[in-house]
Amino acid sequence: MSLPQQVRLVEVGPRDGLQNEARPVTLVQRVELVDRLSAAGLGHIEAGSFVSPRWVPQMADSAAVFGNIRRRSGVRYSALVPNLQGMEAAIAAGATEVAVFASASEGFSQRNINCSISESLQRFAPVMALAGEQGMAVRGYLSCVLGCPYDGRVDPQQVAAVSAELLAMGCYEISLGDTIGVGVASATRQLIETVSRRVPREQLAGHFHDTYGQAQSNIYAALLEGVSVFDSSVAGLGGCPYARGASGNVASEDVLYMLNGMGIDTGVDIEQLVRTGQWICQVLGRDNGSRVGRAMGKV
Ligand SMILES: CC(C)(COP(=O)([O-])OP(=O)([O-])OC[C@H]1O[C@@H](n2cnc3c(N)ncnc32)[C@H](O)[C@@H]1OP(=O)([O-])[O-])[C@@H](O)C(=O)NCCC(=O)NCCSC(=O)C[C@@](C)(O)CC(=O)[O-]
Repeated sequence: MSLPQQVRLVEVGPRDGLQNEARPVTLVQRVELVDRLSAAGLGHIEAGSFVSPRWVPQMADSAAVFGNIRRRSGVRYSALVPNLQGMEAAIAAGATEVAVFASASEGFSQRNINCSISESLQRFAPVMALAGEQGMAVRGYLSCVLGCPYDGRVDPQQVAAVSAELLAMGCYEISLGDTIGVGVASATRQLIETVSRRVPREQLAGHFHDTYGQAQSNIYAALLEGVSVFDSSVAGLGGCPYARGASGNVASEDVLYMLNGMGIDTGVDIEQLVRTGQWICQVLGRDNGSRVGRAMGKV
C-alpha cells in the first residue's frame, strides 16, 4: 500500500497530556495551550474531558477551557466523555465534537471507568442518541489494543470486535490506543490487518504511547497499512492515570518531523509547534519529551 499524501493529526496534549500532570495547571495555561496549538495549524484538538473530577481532578475545569479558548474557524475542539452526564456537559460547554472511550481488555475497563466493556458500550447508547439529535460527531477510542497492564496480551480479534461495535453505534472513527506503549511494528501491522476486516482502514486512527520507544515505528507501520490519522501530544505530554508505567503519547513534533520528511502534508507549522512544546514544558517544569523539540530548541 502506498503512503498517504495527507495525514490528520489529532492533538491530545491538552487532555491526554495534562490529565496526567502532577503539577497543577491553571485555567489560563490550559487555554493558552489550546490557543497556541490551533495557531500552529492543528485542526483537531482534544481540549478537555468531562469525566468525574474525583477520578481525574486535572480535567475538572474543562467547561471553562472550552468557554475561554479563541476559536479558529475550521478547528475541531473535541471533548472526552464517558457517559450521558459528560455528554450533556460537553454540549453545554460548546465542544465541537466528543469522543467516547472503551477498552479492549476487561481489566483496564474496570480500572479506568469502573465497569465492564459491555456496560461501557451500554452507557454510550444515550450519548450516541443525544449526539444524533445535536448533529454532533462522535469519535471512539479503544484502549489497550496491543496489551493491557492488568490482563496482559490482548487478542486482535477482541480489538476488532469492540471496534466494530463502536462503529456500529455511530462513531465516525475508531482510534486504536496502545495505552502502555508495548506494541511493536509487526504487531501493529497484524492488528490493523485484523481490525480492518471489520472497520474500514479510512475509519481507523492510531494512538501510540511511547513508553518503550516504539511509537514512531508503530506509526510508520500503520501508515503502510493505510491509516492516515494519528493522535499525538505536544512535547510528549501525558500518560494515563489508570495505566501504571504508561508514558506520554508520542510527541507531536516528532511525528510531524517524520511526516514532513516523507513529504506528507499535515498543515502544521513545526517551528510554532516546537515553540509551544518548549513553552508548556517551562510552565510545567518538566523535561521536553520530544526529541525534535529538544534538537530544534538548541539551534
Ligand atoms: C466513568 C466514571 C464517571 C464512572 O465512575 P463511577 O464512580 O462508577 O460513577 P457513578 O455513575 O457511580 O457516579 C459517581 C459520581 O461521579 C459523578 N459523575 C459521573 N459521571 C460524571 C461525569 N461525566 N462528569 C462529572 N461527574 C460525573 C456522579 O455524579 C457521582 O457524583 P456524586 O453523586 O458521588 O457526587 C468514572 O470512572 C470516570 O470519570 N472515569 C474517567 C477516567 C478517565 O478519564 N481516564 C482517563 C481517560 S481514558 C484514557 O486516557 C485512554 C485514552 C482515551 O487516552 C486512549 C488510550 O491511551 O488508550
